[in-house]
Amino acid sequence: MTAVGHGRPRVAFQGEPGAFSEAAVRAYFGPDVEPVPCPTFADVFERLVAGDTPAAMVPVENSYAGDVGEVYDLLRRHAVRIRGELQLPVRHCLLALPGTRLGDLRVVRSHPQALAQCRDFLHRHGLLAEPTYDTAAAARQVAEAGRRDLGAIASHQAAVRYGLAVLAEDIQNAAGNVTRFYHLEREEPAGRLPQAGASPQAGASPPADPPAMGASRRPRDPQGPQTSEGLEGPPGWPGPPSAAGPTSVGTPGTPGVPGAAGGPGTPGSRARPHLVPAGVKTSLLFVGEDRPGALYRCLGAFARREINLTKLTARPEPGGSWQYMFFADLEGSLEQPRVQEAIDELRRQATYVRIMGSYRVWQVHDADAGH
Ligand SMILES: O=C(O)C(=O)C[C@]1(C(=O)O)C=C[C@@H](O)C=C1
Repeated sequence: MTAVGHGRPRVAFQGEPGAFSEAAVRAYFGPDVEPVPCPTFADVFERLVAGDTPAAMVPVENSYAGDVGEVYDLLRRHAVRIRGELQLPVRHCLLALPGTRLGDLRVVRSHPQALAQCRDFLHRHGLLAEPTYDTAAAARQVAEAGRRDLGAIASHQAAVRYGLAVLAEDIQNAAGNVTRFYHLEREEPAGRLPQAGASPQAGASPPADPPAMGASRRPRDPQGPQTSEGLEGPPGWPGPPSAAGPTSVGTPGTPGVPGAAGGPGTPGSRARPHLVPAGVKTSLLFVGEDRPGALYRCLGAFARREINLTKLTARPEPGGSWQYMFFADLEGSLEQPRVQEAIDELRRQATYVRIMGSYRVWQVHDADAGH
């Protein structure tokens, strides 16, 4: 594994160069990392867990289209930790071969999330949506196919990269279209982390494969408080930005470093977007008992302590049992006693609890960043 050392640290993302996920990597980590394109989310997680890349950046939720369900399923199945969150404004463009008019188009390809985010535009213009695994791949396919009836929804950067014309800009349904990305790292095996005491949580490894839901049991991975180390990323890592502002841990970054969205030296590259801190969150997943009021009692642990939940979502257990695993994000850190107490209480109510990490949240305040 090359976390930091020879060469630039590698960060896995799903998609091809020019994807929004790549823009997220560059916005968050700055220019001193190597974004590693992966065809599927499963590949991203496998590379991360295998130690092939020390970090990954994955989208989890869009403010309009909602959850990226597959990522939640992969989070639940892999021994990874959330080390940070980036909220990236996503601005979609309609791309086509130069010389094409909007009226020439019949079919538009893009990532399913992007198609969902631009649903109204597609409907208004009678365009047929065709899902592709990535926005940048859709742009590349349009360039390669040479068809005038085919368009793509992708970023401005993808248009530049593949020599396409921008027929329409900002075609997403909602003006404030933001996607949340998680910075992930591998959950280190117990022996490789600081010992319990200062950081009881650090020694606990989550099960790579959570137990089947609904069974009567206690969590297999109780975890204690997390150190501030857990909020900042590993020493020597050139990102994410520190609490002080849009700089990097270890190697202070500089606002305005070229290459935020297009890569250093590529046409259309822009200054690294300005990141502003937006608090600290803790993410966890849990399974409640299968009886009336179980979820109410689980959430009561947070309500009684005035802890704000910023996200609650459920994923079904595969197999049709209609049991659910809940993913919750809350404001605050495991270092705070009331958060600790709430989680202790949750452990008494739930049949399974896994802490995914306490981490800083960053927002991009440069409107160009996701464009
Ligand atoms: O296709 C891309 O460009 C991606 O990076 C994927 C993805 C996603 O999965 O949500 C990322 C951000 C946007 O919300 C649209 C698509």
